[in-house]
Parts: sequence; structure tokens; C-alpha cells
Amino acid sequence: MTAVKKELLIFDLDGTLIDSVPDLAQATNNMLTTLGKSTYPIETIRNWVGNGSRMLVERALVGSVEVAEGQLSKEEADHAEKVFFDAYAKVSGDNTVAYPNVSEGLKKLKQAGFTLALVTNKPSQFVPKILESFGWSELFTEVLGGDSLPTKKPDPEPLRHVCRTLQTAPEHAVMIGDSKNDIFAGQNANIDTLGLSYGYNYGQDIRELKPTAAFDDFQGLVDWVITEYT
Ligand SMILES: O=C(O)COP(=O)(O)O
Ligand SMILES: [Mg+2]
Repeated sequence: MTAVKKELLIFDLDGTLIDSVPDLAQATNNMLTTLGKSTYPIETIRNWVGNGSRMLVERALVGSVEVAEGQLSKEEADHAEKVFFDAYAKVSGDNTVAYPNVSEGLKKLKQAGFTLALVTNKPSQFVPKILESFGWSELFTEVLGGDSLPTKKPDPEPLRHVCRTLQTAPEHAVMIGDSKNDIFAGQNANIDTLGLSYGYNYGQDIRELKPTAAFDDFQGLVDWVITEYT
């Protein structure tokens, strides 16, 4: 079966293009230390990433991926988030690396004629510096952060917003990510989803979420996209 030709590739950032957990974990632990709380191993914090900074901060404060309604006061979480933002701004980039073949792969996809967009749950204030540090600023026609719109992934609205802005029908768009938030956002927006298995998905295999296809490395994804979608 030949797939429908695609025009627009929407990428997730953390866990898909970059391994940012070392810096996110460092900033989280710096925040916890500033607040007089005990720190957590990177492998624990890794499973708290995916729903944006606010959720990461709340999960760190309670020490669990599940945060019950009313478990934290708004004041406590607001203050901790501010401390986290300062800490992340200080470490941001120091230990963040691109996954293998990502830079070359993005350029290859652009050369193959795709429009590239970025939809991350990371707060937008941190995104430009990261893109610049990898030389990717010019690659993405549209970039949305987790606070750019009233809702974030897994809500489909950020993906629909990008499709509307770039005048692309959803059937000609693809969402590419490492987490259930990306796969659900794509499925909810009725667009194809491609999963990458090496990122952060709360310890769950991305294939269990039934993406259109899944890959263990970025090069495999690039080759498949060019074969199937052009
Ligand atoms: O900031 C996060 O929690 C995750 O960001 P992502 O959407 O780029 O994976
Ligand atoms: Mg991600």
C-alpha cells in the first residue's frame, strides 16, 4: 500500500531531536536543593519529562509521576517553577546533545522538499537558544512551545494550529515524536504519527501506542519518510 504523499513534518524536540534529560535533571535537582528538598537520580527524573516544565516541577516536588489534585498549593508550585526556570536557564545547553544523525537527517528531509515544524511542550523561552546552538534555527518554518497556546500536547490543537498556519491539510502532515503526548496529539488531530523508541515515554515502549510506524534510530526514520511519503 502506498502512503498518501506528505508535505509537512512536525517534530517534537526533547527525546526526539535532542537528549536534554541531563540538563533537565540537573536543573530539577538544583531547584530541589534550593528548596531544601532531597534530589532524585536522572533515571527517575527521565520519567517525569514530557508534559512541560510545570508538570516536571510538580512531579519533582511530590516525588512521583502522579500528582493528585490539591496535593500542592499554587503558591508552592509557582515559586518552585520560577526557581526551576532560573536553574534551567543556567544549565540549559551544557549537557544537551543531538541524537545521532539528527542534524544531517533534518537537512536531508528539508532538501527532499518537506516543510519542517517544531511543536514542543518545553516553554518557548528556552527553545531559540537550543535551536541556534545546533544550527537548526532556519530549518523550522513554524515553532510552538508548550506555553504558546492555551493547550499543549497531547491536545491536538497545537498540531491543528500549525496545519492551519502553514495551510496544510492534516492528511498531508505527520507528527514525529518520542512520547505518548506526541502520538496522542497526532492521533487526535487525525494525522500520521511516527514514533522514536530512544526518548522519554515514561518507561513505556512507544510501539504500544500504535503509531503509524516506529523507529529505533533517526536515520531509519529519515529513509522511511523519503521512501513512503514522497
Ligand atoms: O518539556 C517537556 O516536558 C517535553 O518537551 P517535548 O514536547 O519537546 O518532548
Ligand atoms: Mg519528547
